Amino acid sequence: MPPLSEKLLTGTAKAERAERAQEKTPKATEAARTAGAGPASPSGPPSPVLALRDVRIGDRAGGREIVHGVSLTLTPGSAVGIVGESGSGKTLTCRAALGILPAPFEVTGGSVEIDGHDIAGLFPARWTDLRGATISAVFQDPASYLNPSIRVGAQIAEVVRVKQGRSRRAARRRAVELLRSVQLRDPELVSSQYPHELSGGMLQRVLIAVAIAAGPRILIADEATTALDVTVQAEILDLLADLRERTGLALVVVSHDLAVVAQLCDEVLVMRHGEVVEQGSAEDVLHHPRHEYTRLLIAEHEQYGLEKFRTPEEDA
Ligand SMILES: Nc1ncnc2c1ncn2[C@@H]1O[C@H](COP(=O)(O)OP(=O)(O)OP(=O)(O)O)[C@@H](O)[C@H]1O
Repeated sequence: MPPLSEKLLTGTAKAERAERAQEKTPKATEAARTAGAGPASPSGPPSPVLALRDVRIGDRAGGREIVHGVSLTLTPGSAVGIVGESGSGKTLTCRAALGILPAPFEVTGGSVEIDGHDIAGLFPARWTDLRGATISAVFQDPASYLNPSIRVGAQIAEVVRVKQGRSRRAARRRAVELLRSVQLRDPELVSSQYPHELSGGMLQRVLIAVAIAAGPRILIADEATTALDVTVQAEILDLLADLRERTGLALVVVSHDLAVVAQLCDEVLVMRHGEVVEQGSAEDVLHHPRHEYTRLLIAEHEQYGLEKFRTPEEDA
């Protein structure tokens, strides 16, 4: 089994098994500024940590375009949601941002900029440094990213050691701190446990701990709560919102579930068949959907209580 750090970088586990528009809380803005990611000038808007400009993804083998131009800008502490049905191109878009598109896919147009650097122009070593320290991800099915025969704490410590060059002892201590920061109740105990001893929600917290180990400024959560039951899903979404507020972490939240995206995000992109059919502030998309497909998504959710994410005065 490849080590956890490698699996997270390449996203192989998945392959193996197949805030309001730009308005951040003062706390998040402060955290982002402290992290050196504040506004370019006192009066100007914050510089983006991630910018996708008309990103197109093609299948080299089949000679066809799969993703037909995605643009989004993520500033520190902001959250963008990508919603759409299975196969609409959400994951490929995220993988393009992470620089881990699997063959035969490749970026055929547009650009991905991280911290102002076009990643296409980066040498692999520089890109490896940037990834993890700047952008990180959590996917569905956390158990598949962990080695079942190694204690959780040791696996996190290994990532910390590799990514941050800490001693074994310091890395173990850091692993427990990370488990505490993702609000696991008894981090020392969890650290000494094996993956099979933990619930799905606890495992997803462990993976989030790993993803934030190197202090990234962007976290991509790709269907990170899909496999969890509704209560646990809500707890994980709260955790992501808390990390965003406390640390200025910018989020890309991918889900087929509009309610998940509505809960966390300032801006929403709706994708279908590789195309962005609607894009705007979460409020606008939820209250004034323009595309028929977005209306369908909203209608599907009415029975699941999407209303609670829409403000009553807007509905009046
Ligand atoms: N590794 C792969 N091999 C072959 N085809 C793939 C692979 N990954 C994605 N695709 C194809 O590319 C298209 C976009 O897939 P993508 O995974 O980005 O969709 P998605 O919106 O994330 O769907 P899901 O919610 O099911 O993950 C789909 O037609 C899919 O079948």
